[in-house]
Amino acid sequence: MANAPVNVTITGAAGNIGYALLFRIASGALLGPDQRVNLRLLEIPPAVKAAEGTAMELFDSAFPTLGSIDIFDDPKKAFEGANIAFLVGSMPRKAGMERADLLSANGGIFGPQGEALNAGAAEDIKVLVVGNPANTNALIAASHAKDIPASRFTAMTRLDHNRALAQLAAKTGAHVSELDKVTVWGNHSTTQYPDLTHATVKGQAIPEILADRAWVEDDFIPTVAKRGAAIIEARGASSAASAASAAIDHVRDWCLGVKDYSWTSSSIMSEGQYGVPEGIISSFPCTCENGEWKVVEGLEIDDFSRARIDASAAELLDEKNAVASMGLI
Ligand SMILES: NC(=O)C1=CN([C@@H]2O[C@H](COP(=O)(O)OP(=O)(O)OC[C@H]3O[C@@H](n4cnc5c(N)ncnc54)[C@H](O)[C@@H]3O)[C@@H](O)[C@H]2O)C=CC1
Ligand SMILES: O=C([O-])CC(=O)C(=O)O
Repeated sequence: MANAPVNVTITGAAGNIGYALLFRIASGALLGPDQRVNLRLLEIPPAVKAAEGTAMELFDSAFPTLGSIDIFDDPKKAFEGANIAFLVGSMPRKAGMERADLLSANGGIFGPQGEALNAGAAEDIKVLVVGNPANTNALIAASHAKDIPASRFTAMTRLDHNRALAQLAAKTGAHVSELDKVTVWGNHSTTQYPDLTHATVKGQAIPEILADRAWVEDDFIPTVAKRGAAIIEARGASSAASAASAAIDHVRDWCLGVKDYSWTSSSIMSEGQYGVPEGIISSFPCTCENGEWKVVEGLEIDDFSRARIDASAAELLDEKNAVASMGLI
């Protein structure tokens, strides 16, 4: 293999998403069959033993694309030399937990991880935050990494994007590969706005589907936005394999470029595009070239979309103000 190995750090490596994610990264699904990866697993001390078990299985898989596997309980060491970081480990909301408690617990995780990235990551570091509340956790991490451009901190709305594609495919009978120009705007939460306004099926616009407002507003949008809860209800555990798959899609497009579709959805630092306030990490329609996300410009935003985009941006601003008032950013 001609290229130097790429160092990939995964936090929460012993968790459910970690278990699905690590094997796909190691097998070449992230960067292709000609790129070796070194895995750097970060866990909290009580979960290090479980991470060691996963590492034994990775070792036993004898992947041609896997270089080394190292396990850490110290973020400073785990992020040393990292080219790519998947921040999966977090404190998800538990029954009875107030939002302020959730944000504060995650501030204690993502602030120090941002500092550790700042201290030791490679110059080309790319960070994807998966752990919820993903957008605001990404904002916290970015604000603690003053020397890393904010554009290197992203949050995952690719699972929402994929869920939207799957719903549209089911509705139209087309294959997901025949769909294009679907967007998820806003927060990875129930305020997200999966937007079909510009969508195409086999290259054609879908006016008859958009005219079916009952389906779009009462079926499609809530089904996509509440899919996480539906999976938890059905499985008794949150989406793990689909989340891992979406994380691979996000970072692969970031590293190798958006190629097979016009755009995808990625949560990136807003610079005020489409009236989304600057300084929040919000989902946009994005292309990616040479390792830089770029918001697709010039899309028409109708009144319905405007209201939905504004509502999700308002929620992100509320979250930002909450963590700012706690001194977390
Ligand atoms: N953005 C998205 O689309 C999605 C996000 N999620 C979120 O991803 C997160 C992880 O989900 P699962 O893997 O199912 O959870 P999990 O509970 O199975 O695993 C989380 C792991 O993170 C570890 N961890 C906790 N604090 C840590 C820290 N400070 N440093 C390193 N590791 C730490 C835990 O020990 C545990 O092994 C959750 O917050 C979940 O809500 C899940 C699905 C989709
Ligand atoms: O809802 C959850 O807790 C997990 C999640 O983020 C998703 O599946 O979208």
